[in-house]
Amino acid sequence: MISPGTPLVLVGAGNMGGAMLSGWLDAGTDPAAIVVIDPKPPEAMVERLANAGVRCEASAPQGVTAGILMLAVKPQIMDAVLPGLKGLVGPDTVSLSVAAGKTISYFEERLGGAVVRTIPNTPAMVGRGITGAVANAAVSAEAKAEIDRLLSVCGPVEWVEDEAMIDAITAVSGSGPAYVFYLVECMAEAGRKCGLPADLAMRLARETVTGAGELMHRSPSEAETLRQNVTSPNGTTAAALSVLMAEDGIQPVFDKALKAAADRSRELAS
Ligand SMILES: NC(=O)C1=CN([C@@H]2O[C@H](COP(=O)(O)OP(=O)(O)OC[C@H]3O[C@@H](n4cnc5c(N)ncnc54)[C@H](OP(=O)(O)O)[C@@H]3O)[C@@H](O)[C@H]2O)C=CC1
Ligand SMILES: O=C(O)[C@@H]1CCC=N1
Repeated sequence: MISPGTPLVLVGAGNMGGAMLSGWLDAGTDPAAIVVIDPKPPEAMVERLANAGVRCEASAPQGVTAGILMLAVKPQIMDAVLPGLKGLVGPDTVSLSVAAGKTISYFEERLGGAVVRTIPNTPAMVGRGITGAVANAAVSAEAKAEIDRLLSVCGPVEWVEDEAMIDAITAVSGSGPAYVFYLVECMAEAGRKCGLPADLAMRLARETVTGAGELMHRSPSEAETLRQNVTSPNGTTAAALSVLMAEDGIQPVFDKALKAAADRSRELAS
């Protein structure tokens, strides 16, 4: 489905599109089967594309029919960008959106045909992302399998039948890395308030979160068991968790935060 004749055309090589593109190039995807459209990609991406020999254009080139047309610009500019891309769409093109909020019917109306709506996350850049995905009926089994292979380079893919779930998936895993990075910031700041130098507190917080993540990645145990393994009866962890797991602890904050993200995803639809 993607080849130098019918390339994967990536529209928007910023944080998310660039992360996935890096994952694909690292995994050995043929650079001749990729075309990037971005009027001003980030500097590091310009260098990456040049080194890999990937064609990069400021706007849609003439005479190219995309095998996959990947839409990775901000949802707020999608209305302005899509009309300029119609020339890239042929009868077998699959539109592959990573944009928060924008629905399958939105793309069907503007580009027609086969549409896959996804929500990836930035750890895709190191092959450790996770993507939620839903396809419309016009996507053939063969095209879906090829897109699954492509997305899987960046980490596991969770296909859903119910498009409405994508808003909640956005709230959990699409935005989720930001919550984890913020957790590191909060732990470092709390460590500083306990008397540590700021740089040492940050190193401790950062290594703790990445180490705990790696342990969870490699271990078959549930998160709950891994948590219990740290928690000695009447010890220091129990003291901290009595605050974090209290009725007014972290759970109600997460309930509220993720609802705000899912609501915002629904708002971005229009
Ligand atoms: N960041 C994330 O963690 C995630 C993002 N997403 C989705 O990915 C999409 C992109 O987000 P993100 O990567 O964060 O945003 P970025 O702003 O980092 O990337 C978008 C890129 O598109 C470029 N661009 C602007 N106008 C055009 C145009 N007309 N044609 C082609 N490219 C253009 C931007 O350039 P310039 O900067 O000059 O405007 C930028 O390089 C969004 O729809 C978002 O909802 C989904 C999941 C996770
Ligand atoms: O913040 C956003 O809207 C995008 C979608 C998920 C992560 N970043």
